[in-house]
Amino acid sequence: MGQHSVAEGKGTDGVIGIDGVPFAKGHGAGNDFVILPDPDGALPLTAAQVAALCDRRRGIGGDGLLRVVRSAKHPDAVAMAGEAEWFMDYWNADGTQAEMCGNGVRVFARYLIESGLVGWPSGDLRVATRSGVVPVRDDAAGLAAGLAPPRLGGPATAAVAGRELDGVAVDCGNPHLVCALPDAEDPAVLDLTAAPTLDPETFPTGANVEFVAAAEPVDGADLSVRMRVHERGVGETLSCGSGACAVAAAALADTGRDTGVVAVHVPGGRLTVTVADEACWLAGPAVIVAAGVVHLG
Ligand SMILES: N[C@@H](CCC[C@H](N)C(=O)O)C(=O)O
Repeated sequence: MGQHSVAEGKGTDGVIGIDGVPFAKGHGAGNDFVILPDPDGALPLTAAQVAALCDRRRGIGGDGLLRVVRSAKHPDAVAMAGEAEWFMDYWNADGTQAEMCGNGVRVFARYLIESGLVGWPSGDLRVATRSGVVPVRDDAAGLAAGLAPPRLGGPATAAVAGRELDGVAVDCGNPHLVCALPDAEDPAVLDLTAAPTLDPETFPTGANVEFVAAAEPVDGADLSVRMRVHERGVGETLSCGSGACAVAAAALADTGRDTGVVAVHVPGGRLTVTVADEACWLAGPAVIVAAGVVHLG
């Protein structure tokens, strides 16, 4: 299946048919996910089912869905997973798939541990994703995932609520546009009810858009910023892990640095991003809050 594609079988008639399937629910700094354990990859999951499960009124509700599949049992993972026994099959709330979800990986790892599917290995726990294998470890700042270092691209703009904002494209496995707000502008006042309009040539599959302003200094961090995000395939979310990594890399670059520690304040809490040469470590809360059985007939 291609990245960020609508899965085949998207229903138009409301026929969802997912019943008797166990689920859990978790979040990472307010970025929330429906978790579907499917070790053998036996669930013929469709985009319509994902959208129904993520529906906040008629379903369980979530910004996205994490299907927990053995790497050996998923065609997107079998050839690339290496030592990673488990594959995070990530879906956005609208039923599209994405390459990476930083908070998702952290919540996925929490689920693997709490459900007993794995014990903490002596080194890092490795999770396969569509954007490669991600190490996860317990860190002083929370559960930390080592994403690939963000790659800064060129300038681009976003049209938001009648304004055009300048930004920089950043690749974190998935596409981002980081827009630094003009001096002293509070991200809280932005109207993010409609999706930002982007240049389709720069972002042929869309992008997650972050809006950033400076924040009060935080002990132990080189920089401290506030961010709001409009996620591709979701809408505004309380937090976006890969977005925080994109923002951290762009903020460090603005001060002439390639590496450093950035505290990223999001509406759902705080994430700590450590950009190093070999990885971008994203740390913060990751919790499982519920478990049950799906009855969506
Ligand atoms: N919330 C995520 C990002 C999820 C994927 C994104 N919406 C996309 O389509 O790329 C994160 O924590 O990184």
